[in-house]
Amino acid sequence: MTESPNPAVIDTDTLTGEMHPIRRAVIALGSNLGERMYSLQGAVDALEDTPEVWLTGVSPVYETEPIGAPAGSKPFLNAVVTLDTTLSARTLLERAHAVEDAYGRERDVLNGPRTLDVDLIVVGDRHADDDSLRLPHPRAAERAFVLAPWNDLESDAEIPGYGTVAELLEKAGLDGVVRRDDLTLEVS
Ligand SMILES: Nc1ncnc2c1ncn2[C@@H]1O[C@H](COP(=O)(O)OP(=O)(O)OP(=O)(O)O)[C@@H](O)[C@H]1O
Ligand SMILES: Nc1nc2c(c(=O)[nH]1)N=C(CO)CN2
Repeated sequence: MTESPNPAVIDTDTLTGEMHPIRRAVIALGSNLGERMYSLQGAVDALEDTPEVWLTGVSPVYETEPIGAPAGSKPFLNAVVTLDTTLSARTLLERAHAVEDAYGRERDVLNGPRTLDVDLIVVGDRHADDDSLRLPHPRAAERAFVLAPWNDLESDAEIPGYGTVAELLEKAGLDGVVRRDDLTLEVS
């Protein structure tokens, strides 16, 4: 899924006349502090309201044991969103950070409890390798809390250089990851 469905497809910005390719992107959401569903739903709504972003899928919600987090951290709720966008990966990252900030995200402790985490997993076939932007997300391929919800949306999707979501999930296993069918993220 990481390639544009049709690389020739372009979107024309009618105001400026500029043309940008449409790319498919995958974003992972997480929360383990405060009203977790409120924050996840807020992120979905904010992404849906973002110009030049068109949501194509919102996964089921998973409750997951914290990985690599400080002792005593509470369980996360995690979900994945797929979208088409004409935004650049950097603009999408800025938007992700703005949405985190709007939901009170603090960044004081490494992997510390967070009201909202919005991570870019893949953006088309864009490859990036600096501290401020790494694509594909370098830890996604081993994270069941990303792979399980993504697999529900598109099991044949691929993380370039790592493998298909289904294969990677098989390797990662489902320990500590439970689907919460009583919780649903709404898309309008
Ligand atoms: N693909 C990406 N998605 C989100 N942030 C990224 C990405 N690549 C690099 N970053 C950078 O990582 C920094 C830390 O982001 P953040 O605090 O969300 O990390 P984290 O979610 O705690 O940890 P992890 O990156 O392991 O998921 C940010 O400054 C951001 O610019
Ligand atoms: N279960 C779970 N563990 C995590 C998560 C997360 O979203 N879910 N995010 C992290 C840093 O992004 C670190 N550990």
